[in-house]
Amino acid sequence: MTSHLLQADSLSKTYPLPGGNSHQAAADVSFTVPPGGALGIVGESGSGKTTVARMLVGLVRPDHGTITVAGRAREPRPPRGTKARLARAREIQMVFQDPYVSLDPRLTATQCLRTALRLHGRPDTKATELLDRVGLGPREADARPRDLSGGQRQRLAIARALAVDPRILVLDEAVAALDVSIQAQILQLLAEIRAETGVALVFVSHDLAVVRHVTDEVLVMRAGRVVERGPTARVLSSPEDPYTRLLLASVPTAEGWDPTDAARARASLDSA
Ligand SMILES: Nc1ncnc2c1ncn2[C@@H]1O[C@H](COP(=O)(O)OP(=O)(O)OP(=O)(O)O)[C@@H](O)[C@H]1O
Repeated sequence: MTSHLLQADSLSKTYPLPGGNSHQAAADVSFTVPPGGALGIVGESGSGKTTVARMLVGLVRPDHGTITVAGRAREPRPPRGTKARLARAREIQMVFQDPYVSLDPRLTATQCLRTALRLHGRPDTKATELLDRVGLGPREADARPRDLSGGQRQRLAIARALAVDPRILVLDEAVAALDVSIQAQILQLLAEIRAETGVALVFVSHDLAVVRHVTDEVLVMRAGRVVERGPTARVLSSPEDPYTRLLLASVPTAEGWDPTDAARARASLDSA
């Protein structure tokens, strides 16, 4: 018996590049998430976070490695039958940085949720409950994505993902495009949803402040590899890897920030 809900084992992905070259975006990435747990995946732009997130949901096919949900291996490709596809969708749902990617521009918020609910055989009357759950009111219920603010659109994208009643939500830079005050509201919302529904979160972000608030464990990636992992509070307060220390030093704090220092530290790490 396994106590893990999600298990990623040795995920690797190399992209072909023009001219016969290639780029290894993820190398031997392994981690586990317990039921209802929250894992952060952090690293700078290009470290491979999005590639890992996309492998989890099946948008990128790993070259090697396996993904297991509740003890069942996930096939790299979506299965053929509708029933099996829907069951797979209920394992993992993804929320993207730009909700325009996942929201149908023609549907109002209510129509969008009803469509997802019906597809998964759930009563479409749950749409109102879901809108309420993510803090959207009657005005937003009848609005289309273009008529919503960025924060409201992200709330709708979260409700759309929850309509499927997934075991795991993968959020890829889901608050990166939002103002800081709106970010805080969405992070609070996600913490509440996790506590209420027991959905597990995989939170991909370049922003250490963001993962500090919503995750229990964190994984630090650099150039496709995991360089550090552990409880979020420990990793952020006493980082062991020089790269994690650099990431933390690069974040402006209340005490101030010296860009020259941060740039120097980065240069010395890159040449190490
Ligand atoms: N389809 C692709 N073809 C070729 N190279 C790719 C492809 N997708 C990503 N890469 C490269 O793989 C590396 C990792 O990209 P990835 O998007 O996973 O990183 P990331 O940490 O999520 O960065 P960002 O936050 O900028 O998206 C980068 O160097 C990127 O240029």
